[in-house]
Amino acid sequence: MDFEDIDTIAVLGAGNMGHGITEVAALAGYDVRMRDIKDEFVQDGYDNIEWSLNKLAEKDQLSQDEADAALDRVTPLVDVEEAVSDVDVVIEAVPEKMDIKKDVYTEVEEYAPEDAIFATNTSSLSITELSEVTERPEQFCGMHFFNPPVRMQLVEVISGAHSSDDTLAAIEALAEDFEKTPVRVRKDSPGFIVNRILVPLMNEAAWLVHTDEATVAEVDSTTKFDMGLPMGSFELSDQVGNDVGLHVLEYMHEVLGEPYAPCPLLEEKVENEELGKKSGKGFYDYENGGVDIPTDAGREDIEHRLVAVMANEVGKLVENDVAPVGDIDQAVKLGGGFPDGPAKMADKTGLETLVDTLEATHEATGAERYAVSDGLREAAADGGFYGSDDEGDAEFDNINVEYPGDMVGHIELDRPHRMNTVSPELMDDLADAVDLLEDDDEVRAILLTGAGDKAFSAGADVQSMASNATPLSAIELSRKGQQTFGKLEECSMPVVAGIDGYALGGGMELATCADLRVASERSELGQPEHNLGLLPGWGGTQRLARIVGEGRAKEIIFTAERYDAAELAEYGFINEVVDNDSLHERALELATDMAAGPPVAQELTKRAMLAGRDDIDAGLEVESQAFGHLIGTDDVMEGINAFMGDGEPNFEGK
Ligand SMILES: C/C=C/C(=O)SCCNC(=O)CCNC(=O)[C@H](O)C(C)(C)COP(=O)(O)OP(=O)(O)OC[C@H]1O[C@@H](n2cnc3c(N)ncnc32)[C@H](O)[C@@H]1OP(=O)(O)O
Repeated sequence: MDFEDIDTIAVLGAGNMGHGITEVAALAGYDVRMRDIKDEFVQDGYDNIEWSLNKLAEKDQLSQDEADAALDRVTPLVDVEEAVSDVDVVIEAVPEKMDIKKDVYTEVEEYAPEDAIFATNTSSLSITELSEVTERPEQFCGMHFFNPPVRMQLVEVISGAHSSDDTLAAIEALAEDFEKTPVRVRKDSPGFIVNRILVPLMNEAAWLVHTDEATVAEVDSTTKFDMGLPMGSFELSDQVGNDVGLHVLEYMHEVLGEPYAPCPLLEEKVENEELGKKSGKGFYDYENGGVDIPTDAGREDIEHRLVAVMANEVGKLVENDVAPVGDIDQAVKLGGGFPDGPAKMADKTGLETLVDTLEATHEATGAERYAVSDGLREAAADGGFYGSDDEGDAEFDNINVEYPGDMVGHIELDRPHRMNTVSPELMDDLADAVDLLEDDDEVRAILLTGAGDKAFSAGADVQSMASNATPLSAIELSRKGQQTFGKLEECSMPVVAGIDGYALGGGMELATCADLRVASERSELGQPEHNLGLLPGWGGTQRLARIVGEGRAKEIIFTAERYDAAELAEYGFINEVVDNDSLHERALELATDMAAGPPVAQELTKRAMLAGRDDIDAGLEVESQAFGHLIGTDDVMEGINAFMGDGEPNFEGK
């Protein structure tokens, strides 16, 4: 079965994952048969899909007509034969029990067309073992969605021992058509990629507490506020369900051996039915205060231990050819919401430090889980999972710098999983990128956009901002933002901001420093800092008023409202509003137009306008000096000649 031939899909199971996958497939335009064993289960799943589609419509993420059409494509069924008899792909999402899944495949095999592909949504079970129940093991693979499928971008596409390349390619293409990001897991290895990193992380957190080396508060403060992960390790464990984590760990222990021995603390939690959020109590008591993580209890030794354990797993995945480093990082960023992948985090800490940490702990405890993997040792010898940094090419972790042609340097904020929020590290990258583009003679305009279609930027990363915040560090952070964004405002060439989605708080302050702003219709902008008890601290109290006037700036800041792009176009903040699909094309076109302009005149115009902000006489003086300077340049001759000859000028900046 080729991807092009896939029209109809059966999803088996209407629970959380099943109905979520059904919704995703229906939204992508497929006819979906959703099947469960009882009418009430299928009806519940169907009701949940209807609720979710209506919510998306309410939030303007699709029209009501599109929501209704997607629901119309879903057929709820109980009869297996009816569900699978003429479908192209069967995605099975029944409970995570080998026996149940095997029974389902035995039944489905009887009725499904011979060329249909079977894809199992499992987070831990062996794809190979399941595929062998069927008569089509080569047409069988894993397709692991994350919860909730509608919101989570990642799909792990897992090769069983018998999966054919064609099957894997078709399921990857299908995942892309679902507007998801597939990551190939080349081998059927317990936990695949994301759980192979997250579950040992949660286990190690438990060991740290079990052996009295740290408290829950210290571990979670380190994880959330020092490492910048979306949740503390114990918070995550409670969220996933301590029983679910333990179950995966037991399977890893059984297949992969001693290093994955579950920590007794986790076992105790499960024995006491303290399963986490779902049971009201886990490592935190959800009926009595819930998660409460101090921002300042983190410790470097805990961070080293946790990063070392994850790096060791990365080493094992690489050495066993389960996935390459880049894919591991991408999967964990998308599936776990990590700001950086585990390999990148490990490189940042330094692999030598991590190897030392593991060796010292191994020696002190004798525990197998600290034995350094060959993959980690090799990467350490190479200077990092991504090699050593000495090769000279500029590489950024939080942004992309591209050259789309015609003398435009494109900076893309690249933290789409976190709404392109601005962290101090992103600011460092941004400052370096502006310097890089300023030094490049081939670049004459900068285009600034955000990755994905949700946000240009949702502002400061509130989570990392809260970490260890003191008045002095907050002052520093504010200055850093003012100065970094100021680099764009002051840089010698025109800057165009292409805004698609949210531009809030620091995101709007960043856009304020561009020279031109073009936004898609769906964009929403605002300065919500007053809602957080803050003020716009990255230049917002000063720069916004220069563009929209003090009255409007006060309105935007004091109301803390979100404004749509058209309204801010009326305020003079947005230069042009375009339809959603044209944003990137139009923003690049504008940047390209700017890049074709006269560079010296553009630079001096920016300088004169900046100089005149506080002192009109100073501005006028810069203007007249600039005018005098320009009159003798080749570009002026070129401009005048082109005007006289009715041609287009070719400015060279001379
Ligand atoms: C000096 C500068 C100061 C500042 O800039 S202060 C910050 C100003 N910005 C804000 O206050 C915006 C806060 N965010 C929001 O209001 C909403 O979000 C949005 C309107 C942007 C989007 O809403 P929705 O579509 O319902 O998505 P979602 O579930 O709220 O967000 C998706 C994920 O993105 C994370 N996120 C969004 N904004 C921030 C942020 N500013 N800092 C850190 N994380 C953020 C969320 O938490 C969540 O994450 P998960 O999926 O893990 O739950």
